[in-house]
Amino acid sequence: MSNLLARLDNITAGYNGEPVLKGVSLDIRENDFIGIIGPNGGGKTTMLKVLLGILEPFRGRVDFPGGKINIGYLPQASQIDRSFPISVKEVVEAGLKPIRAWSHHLSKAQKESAYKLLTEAGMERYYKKPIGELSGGQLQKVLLCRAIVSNPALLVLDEPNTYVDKHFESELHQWLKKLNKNMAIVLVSHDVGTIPSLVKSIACVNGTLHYHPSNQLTTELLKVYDCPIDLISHGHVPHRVLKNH
Ligand SMILES: Nc1ncnc2c1ncn2[C@@H]1O[C@H](COP(=O)(O)OP(=O)(O)OP(=O)(O)O)[C@@H](O)[C@H]1O
Repeated sequence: MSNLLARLDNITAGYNGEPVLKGVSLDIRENDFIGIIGPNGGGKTTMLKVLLGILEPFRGRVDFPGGKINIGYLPQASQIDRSFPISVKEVVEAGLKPIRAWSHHLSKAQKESAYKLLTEAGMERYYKKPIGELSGGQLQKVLLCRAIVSNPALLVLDEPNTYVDKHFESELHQWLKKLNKNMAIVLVSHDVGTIPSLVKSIACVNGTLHYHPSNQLTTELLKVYDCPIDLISHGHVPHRVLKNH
């Protein structure tokens, strides 16, 4: 079994003293590709915040058995203020700076690596543009570049498909599969239709967490895990319907 990178151990967490997650445990190993599904408000983003150290849990621990690791994070698109006066270059380079150290000086090689990555993403012509001039999908590409520019051991993605059209979606999925050769990935997605073809295992978060060590999703399985998502199959592609949505 590959090395354990991070462990959520019996986490209870929430806001203003009210728990959203109760007794959540999850192991993340090298080369894992874990899809996180679950209903709106089930606590998926809250779990990511605990993993990233942004939110202190009420109970439980986050462990990094091999020592602290570098984690790349793509936040939900709705959390991004697109009117913030910052350029594409600055966003991607921020992925190479320590947290809250905006004035940190980057080497020439680091700046070149940021530019190279933007070029690979086909975004180099926007290098000096403010992020407010990008389309939603273009911004997602730039934010993904920011998340991976430091070559993290773990990449955490919160709904990366938001604003992304079908063409870029398949490009994004190829990109993620390639990245997964070198880094573990945890991906939150509502897109139950495409998630099985992308990930290696699935966890359903709905206050508690149910881990399924395979990428196969069936309605029966979701019922067993008390995950209030119905799957409707259209040919080979299942679609999802959220209960109480
Ligand atoms: N900063 C906050 N302060 C108070 N409550 C919050 C805060 N952030 C989230 N919540 C609440 O915590 C619950 C879980 O939210 P969370 O964003 O983790 O769910 P989610 O599973 O990621 O949902 P979605 O699928 O809609 O993105 C929700 O009821 C939400 O209203």
